[in-house]
Parts: sequence; C-alpha cells; structure tokens
Amino acid sequence: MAGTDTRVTDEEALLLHSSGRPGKLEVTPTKPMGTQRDLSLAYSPGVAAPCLRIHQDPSTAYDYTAKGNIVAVISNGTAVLGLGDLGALASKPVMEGKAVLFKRFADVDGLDLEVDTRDVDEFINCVRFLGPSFGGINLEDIKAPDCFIIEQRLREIMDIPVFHDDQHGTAIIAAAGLFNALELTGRDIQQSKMVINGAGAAAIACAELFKAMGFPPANITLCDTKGVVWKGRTEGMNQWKSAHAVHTDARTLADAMKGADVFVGLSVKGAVTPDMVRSMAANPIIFALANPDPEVTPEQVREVRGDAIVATGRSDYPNQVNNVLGFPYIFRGALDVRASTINDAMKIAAAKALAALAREDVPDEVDAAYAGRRLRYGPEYIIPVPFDPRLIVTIPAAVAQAAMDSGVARKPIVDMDAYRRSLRLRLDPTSDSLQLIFEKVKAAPKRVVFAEGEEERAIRAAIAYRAAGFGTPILVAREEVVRERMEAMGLANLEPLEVWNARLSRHNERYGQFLYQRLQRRGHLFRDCQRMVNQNRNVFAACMVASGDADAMVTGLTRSFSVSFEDIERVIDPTPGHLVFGLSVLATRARTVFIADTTVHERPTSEQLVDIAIQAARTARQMGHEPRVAFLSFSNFGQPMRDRAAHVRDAVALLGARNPDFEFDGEMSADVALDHELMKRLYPFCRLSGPANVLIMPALHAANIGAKLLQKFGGGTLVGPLLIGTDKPVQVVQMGATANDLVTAAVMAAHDAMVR
Ligand SMILES: NC(=O)C1=CN([C@@H]2O[C@H](COP(=O)(O)OP(=O)(O)OC[C@H]3O[C@@H](n4cnc5c(N)ncnc54)[C@H](OP(=O)(O)O)[C@@H]3O)[C@@H](O)[C@H]2O)C=CC1
Ligand SMILES: CC(=O)C(=O)O
Ligand SMILES: [Mg+2]
Repeated sequence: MAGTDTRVTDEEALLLHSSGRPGKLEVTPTKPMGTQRDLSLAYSPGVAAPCLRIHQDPSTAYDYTAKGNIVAVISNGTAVLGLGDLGALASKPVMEGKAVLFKRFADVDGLDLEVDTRDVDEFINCVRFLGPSFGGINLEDIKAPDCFIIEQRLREIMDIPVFHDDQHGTAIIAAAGLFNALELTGRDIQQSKMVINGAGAAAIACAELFKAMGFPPANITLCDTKGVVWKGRTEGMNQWKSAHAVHTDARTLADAMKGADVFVGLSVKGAVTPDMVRSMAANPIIFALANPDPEVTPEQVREVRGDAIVATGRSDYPNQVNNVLGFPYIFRGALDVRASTINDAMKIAAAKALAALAREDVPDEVDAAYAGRRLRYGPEYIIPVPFDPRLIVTIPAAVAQAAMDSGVARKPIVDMDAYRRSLRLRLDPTSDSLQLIFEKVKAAPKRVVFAEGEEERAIRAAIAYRAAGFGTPILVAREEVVRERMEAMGLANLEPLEVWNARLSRHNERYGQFLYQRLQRRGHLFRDCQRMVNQNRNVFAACMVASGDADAMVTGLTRSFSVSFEDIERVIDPTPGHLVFGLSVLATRARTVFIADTTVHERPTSEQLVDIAIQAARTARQMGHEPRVAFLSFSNFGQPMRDRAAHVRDAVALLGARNPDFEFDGEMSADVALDHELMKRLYPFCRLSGPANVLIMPALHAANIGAKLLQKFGGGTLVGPLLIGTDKPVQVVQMGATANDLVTAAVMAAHDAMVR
C-alpha cells in the first residue's frame, strides 16, 4: 500500500507536540513594535482613532482590525474525531491543528476556542457574543444531535458565517470523491445503493448532500450503534435520523451491506468486517472515513476485494477524503466577499470544483510532496491531495463566485482575475514577481519549442503552457511517442500538440545549410551539420528559433547545463556586445533578489562583472523591479584591503565611468547589501537608496553557493538560473526541473522574445 512509510507512532506525535514551544501555534504581530512611536501608533494614544471610527461605522472593523481574516475554531470536545467525548480541554490539539491548517492552506488566521460545557444553551450563549471578534465561526467535533441545534441557532443570531465543519466540510469532500468514484466505476447515481455507517453530524450532512446531488433517498440506508435506521424504529432515534429512515427488512449493518455499491463510514474504528466488504456489489466504493482509524483498513479491503475504490480520512493512504480539503478554502472565499453565511450554493460549488480538479493533470511539486507517487485521476486518486497548490486558487474563487451569484456577498469581487492572482500570492511569493511577466506574455502569446519533446515533463509543460494562454508550444519529438505518452498519462482526449520530428522534418535541408554556413570554418562538413540537425534535438530546436520558425526554446531536462549550452552555441551567438551568463531570481514574501552570474563565468574579470551588472539590472527592470545593484565581496569599501577583492572594486569604478541609469555600489558584504539600516549606519556615503536587489557575485562558486544557501534558509523560491545574453531567446533548465519549472522557463523565454 502506497504511503505506509509515512505512518507515525504515538511517541513521535507526543514529541512533536511537546518540543520547543508546546502546542502548534503562536500569535505574530503584523505591525512594527520596535520604537516608542510604533507603540504610540499601534497602542495608546493612536489606537483610539480606529476605535472611534468603528464605533461610528461598524463595517470599518474589517478595515482597521484583523476581524476579517480570523476564524474561530470552536468545540466542546463531545465528538473528538472518532475518539468520542473527550471534553473541551482534550480537544485542544485537534482545534489547534485545524487552526494551523487554516493558516497553512488558505492564509486564514485560525484561533481555537474550547468551550467547557455540554449544555447546548450555555454553549450557544457563549459563542453568540463572540461575533465582533471574528470573520467566521468554524464549529468542530460537537456530537449529534446537539451540533444541529447549535449550528442552526447560531446561524440565525450571528451575522457572520457559522459552519459546522464535521457536517458540511465532510459532506462537500465526500461528495466530490463520490462523484468521481461513481464516474470511474461507470455507475448511474440513480441506480446506486449506498450504506452510511453512523447517523451523527457527518453522516446526516453527507446523506443530505448526496440526496441533493441526485442519490434517490430510498437507496441510502443509515446505520448507527443500534443497527439500521429503518422506518418505524423507536430506539435511539431523533428527528434528524427519522428524516433519513427507510423502509427495509435489513436490521444490521451486515444485512444492509449485501449488494451495496457504496459504503460511507462516519462512525468508529473497525465497525466493518471483511465479510461485509466481500458481500458488496462488484467494484464497490468504500469510504471508511472514521478518524484516526477507519471502519476498515485499505489492507483489509484488498485482502478480500481487488476491485474496490477505497478512501479514508487519513494522510497516509491514497484517496484522503478529509474536510481539510474544504474548510480552509471555503472560509477563504467566504471571508473575501464578506459573505453573511455559507449556503448550499457555495458548498455545491466547492464540491464541483474539487471533483473537477482531480481530473486535471497534477503538477510535479504535488507528486514530490507525496514521496514521488504519480498522482493521476483513477481509482487511487479520486480527489486532490491537501498539498496541491491549485486548491488555494480554485476553491475560494468558486465559493466566492457562488456567494455573489446567490446574493450573500456583502463585498462582491469586481475583478475575478485579479482575485485569483491575489489568492495565488497568499501562498506563493514568486507569483507576484512573475505575475507581471505572465500577464504580458498572455497578451502577446509566443511559439516556444520544447527541445526534449518526448519527455513526460516536457509534454505536461507544453499542455500547461497552452492551457494558460501563453501561446503555442512545439515539441521536438516523434508523433507516435507523444501520442503514446499522452495516452499513458490519461490525456489522450486533449487537442493534439504541435510536434516537429527532427529526423523527418522538411526544414532539415534549410537548417543544415544554415548550420554549415556557421560551422564550415570550425572543422565541420555539410554532412556533419545535417547529422547534427537530424539527431541533436537541441541543435534542431535552436535552428527553429534562429530561422524564425519558433520564437524561443527551452531545454535542459536530459543533459547537463554545459552540454545543452554547447549544442545551442553551435547555432546561436551571444547578442553582439553582450555576455552570456546565468541570473538566478530568489523570491520571498518580503523581497525579490537577482543573483549573477550563477552559471557561466567561473572567475569573471572586472570588465565582465560590469557587463553582467548592466544586463542583470536591465532584466530586473524588465521584470518590474527598479534595480539597486551591489557588487558583493567579503570586504566593505576597502576594509579589509585584500587582493581578492580588487577586481570587484575595479568593476565598481569601471561601471561608474559608463554612467549607468541605475543605482549601484560596492564592494560590500552581503549583510550590508541586504540590510539598508546597517548600510546607512556604517556606510552613510553608500549610494544605494534601499537594500540591494541585484547581487553581482565575485565568482561563480560564490554565486551558485550563495543562491542555494539563500533559497534553503530564506524559505523563498528560486527561479532560474535564467540564461541572459543569447542573441535569440533560449532557456536551459536544471536536469531536476519539474514541469512547472519548465513552464516558467518557457514563459521567461517568451517574454525575452517580446522585449527584444
Ligand atoms: N474524514 C473526515 O473528514 C471526517 C471524519 N469524521 C469521522 O466520522 C466519525 C463521526 O463523527 P461525527 O459525526 O462528528 O460524530 P457524532 O458523534 O456526531 O456521530 C457519531 C455517529 O457514529 C455512530 N456510531 C458510533 N459507533 C458506532 C458503531 N460501532 N456502529 C455504527 N455507528 C456507530 C453513532 O451512533 P449513535 O447515533 O447510535 O450514537 C453516531 O451516529 C468520526 O470517526 C469522525 O472522525 C467526521 C468528520 C470528518
Ligand atoms: C477530520 C475531522 O474533522 C474529524 O475526523 O472529526
Ligand atoms: Mg472534526
């Protein structure tokens, strides 16, 4: 079973919770608190101003306080996962967990509140007065039927969204998974028979949503601790169970499971036996969702049924049907439009968006987060995984749109595209610095050739490039190989990609002549050139770009940088008067920094450093960053005066003589370059008006090591190294690049083609 190596022991979990600062979260200020003035502004006397504003107009609380981004996770601990009534205090680890999931996946500030009462009225009275503090209320792990009464009453009396996660979050995710599982097993929802074990919060909400999706009410049988919930039963009943009672002769779970198409467990560990599984219909769908241990394990199912689609609520098996896929994003969308409630339209929109996302190609980053499992729509992947970065864009946008369409949005979004961009930015700081370029390329799409067109990553990148509207991707490949790969990836139904076969292309004669003109005095015969065009895909792709058949090219997946670059150099020269070098872009939430030369010149001379600085500054500006260039060294402005820093000092002087139109200075150490306060204090004469954002390194090893250290410890994302200075747009990715990296490189190459 995939993923078993991700199992954890109790000891490991206890150690995690107790190590360092106990628990899982802390509060971080968002405003500076370093000086007396900071205190005067943020606290007394300054804080009086927003208080008075809010008093005059309560809606401004969303502008002057954190209210609009805080969701309270509230429980009384009466149904903690499937562990039962552990009480308020013992539920705190789960509630802290939900709070951090809010933050991690949707940038919502979750705050856990454990309310120590089992009395429904006391609980409601406690929560109802907390409304001013929060943008929304996420009720969690409150047992049925109390949870139904609590949620209903709080929804009536509070003016912010109140959402019982175990009911609706679970139902939304289960509905999305079920929708796909039915499709994969070729079932008609109208003809399918389902058994739900459990008749509590999660089970009742699931039954309701499944019926709303089209499941015939008579085909869903609920079971609880007393067995089947049948019409006429009196023991252990309540009005919510009665609403789902069915006419049936079945009295036990085992009776009900015979011939059932779908089983949904929302009860307790081990409630289902292998015999029950054996008695189900062909290709059964089994959602054993009790946490932390399912009603029946996937291993137990496999022993008796090889034809089942199995889902659990856990992270360590395939098909995790868990409300973590819902509540962060549903609240994100609801908060962003200041929805007064979370209604059925918003829930259904979330379920549909989740189901649709599972059918799309999965980015490599997501596979990597799951120990390299290749996630592909099918029986072992019916629902997106929690670490899928597309969720933060797709689900809140669908929820926000549904809130607007159904009239509960108090602050509708005017520009949905801008909203989607802002969502992406919440979790991915690079998206901001690259966004400008992405938008420009979409406005002027380009033909980009992917030289290694038979590689799966290249095919997926080409599909993504086209789907995003960046232009036309061209694969250098054999058509039949691309077709086979797309079939194997489950993408055969897509419109075919443009493929150029280097061996058979009618352009080969022309490319061969072109190459011969360039290489005849470098020891190459015409037939050598023709062979290179036929056999070397980098050469062929470069010829396409050189002769205008494509606007730009990307390569690098299968050969090292130097080998790929050598191929390209045969066809494409440096831009006259320019140097070819590597520029790495490190983007963090706080800043974007350009670092050069990270690939080509091992020990650049002063003159080369100057050229690198000028070209790096130009690229930074093209990417929307006003350059502040620092020439880095181990010394600062001649202290200590050592020979090794001399070529850097000379470069600063040489650049000064060329009177560039950007700020620059040096030599200086990295800490001074990046900390403007320190720079002003120690070197008030320094010409940079802010922290440097273009770092010119003294040598290749320092550049390469520095960029990677920054990425590792700075927590940002490294883009590139981008190849700068070639006469035609070319990008060479690193061999370990993902399909996503390749798309970024293709867009950078397309952008390069645009700005020339
Ligand atoms: N994967 C996910 O995302 C989620 C999973 N869950 C899981 O669902 C389960 C129920 O949670 P929740 O609805 O909040 O809790 P509730 O306390 O509201 O409901 C529990 C239900 O389970 C029934 N039950 C308990 N033991 C058995 C048994 N041996 N056989 C049949 N039914 C039984 C109870 O029956 P009775 O009414 O007779 O007492 C009750 O109807 C938990 O295991 C929880 O972890 C919940 C939310 C999300
Ligand atoms: C996942 C969840 O909320 C539960 O098991 O209760
Ligand atoms: Mg729960």
